[in-house]
Amino acid sequence: MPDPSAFLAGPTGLGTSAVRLFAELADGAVPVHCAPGPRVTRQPPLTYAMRPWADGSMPPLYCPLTVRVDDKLATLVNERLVEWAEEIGLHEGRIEQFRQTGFGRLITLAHPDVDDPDRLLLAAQMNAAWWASDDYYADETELGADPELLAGRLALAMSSMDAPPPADEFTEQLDEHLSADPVLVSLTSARQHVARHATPSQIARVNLTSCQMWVSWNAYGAWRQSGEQVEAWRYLAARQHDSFYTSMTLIDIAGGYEVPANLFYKPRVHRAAMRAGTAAVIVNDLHSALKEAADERPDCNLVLLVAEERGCSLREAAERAVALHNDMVAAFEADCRELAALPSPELRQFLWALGAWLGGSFEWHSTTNRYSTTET
Ligand SMILES: CC(C)=CCC/C(C)=C(\C)COP(=O)(O)OP(=O)(O)O
Repeated sequence: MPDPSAFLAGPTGLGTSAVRLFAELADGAVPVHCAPGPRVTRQPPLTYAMRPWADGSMPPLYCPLTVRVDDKLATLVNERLVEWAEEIGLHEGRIEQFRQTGFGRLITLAHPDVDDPDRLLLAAQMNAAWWASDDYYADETELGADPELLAGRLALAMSSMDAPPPADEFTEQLDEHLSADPVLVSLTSARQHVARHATPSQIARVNLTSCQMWVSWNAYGAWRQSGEQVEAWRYLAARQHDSFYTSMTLIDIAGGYEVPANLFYKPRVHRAAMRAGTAAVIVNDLHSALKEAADERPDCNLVLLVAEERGCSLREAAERAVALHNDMVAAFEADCRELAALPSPELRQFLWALGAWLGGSFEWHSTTNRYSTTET
């Protein structure tokens, strides 16, 4: 088959659009918008360990050690992230707090196989945009989050990720709305950056996972509104679709390679990635429990729900969450051993990077001021 990219530089005239379409549809062809960068590298094996957290008095979390702590690179990525937020008007009036949160640091810790600041930035922007939709729409009452408005806002968030086809004057109105809300602008802008480095199937994966995550947020919103007591199992089922798995869909995109869709969605691979995402988000619930309890309309949180349901102390509930986390990570580790037999260097790299993500996220949650109840 001729190299499709040879056609794409310039020919015009009859038949050109067919050639372009063919090039885009050709099986296995590298999409023209996908920046080159095969980055499947050999990585040293991860070390799993019992890691102390918080003040050290809780049972430790079983987790890979953090692979890379590079404060210089983290500061660079974080500063670029803050510049981007300022440009698009995200977090107006709270930009210093956003800088201190250090999402750029999280991403630098969580993607230790990526050195290129621009690729780290695409993940930092996408995560910061997801988090902005979480804070302003779902969680933080004082930032305007309102369960009554949540579903309508998230429907537009979907349009900012996956623009619907033009529909005359209705699209003009949609676009006006999308460009007037900094949260939606951040989603659109971050998604565009991701798209510059991703294949169509990777982009579809990011969109799909965002929507799955938002379905869970709608459930939390409905529960908040009705005031019903939610069982921990029901919350956990929703949380497993609203986990750092979403963030992990960016691993190969940022890394400059692709786990092919039929491998990414192979049930055993999917289960391993979901386990990693859930384990990481349980760590989030452990760190954020006290802060979330302080909101005038507390958000769902595994520790708080277990304590309420079982009538036990927060400490006992946290111990249950730690045990669940540790079982998940051990199961994920076993998944990785089993899946290592599949003959795909991309998959091996991805599985390694999922574990590395856990180690980086552990480090960030232990050091960011986002979950401190005294944060200003
Ligand atoms: C926002 C984002 C990166 C999505 C994936 C993980 C996720 C859903 C969260 C971390 C949001 O959960 P939560 O609202 O509990 O997060 P905070 O505790 O507010 O950071």
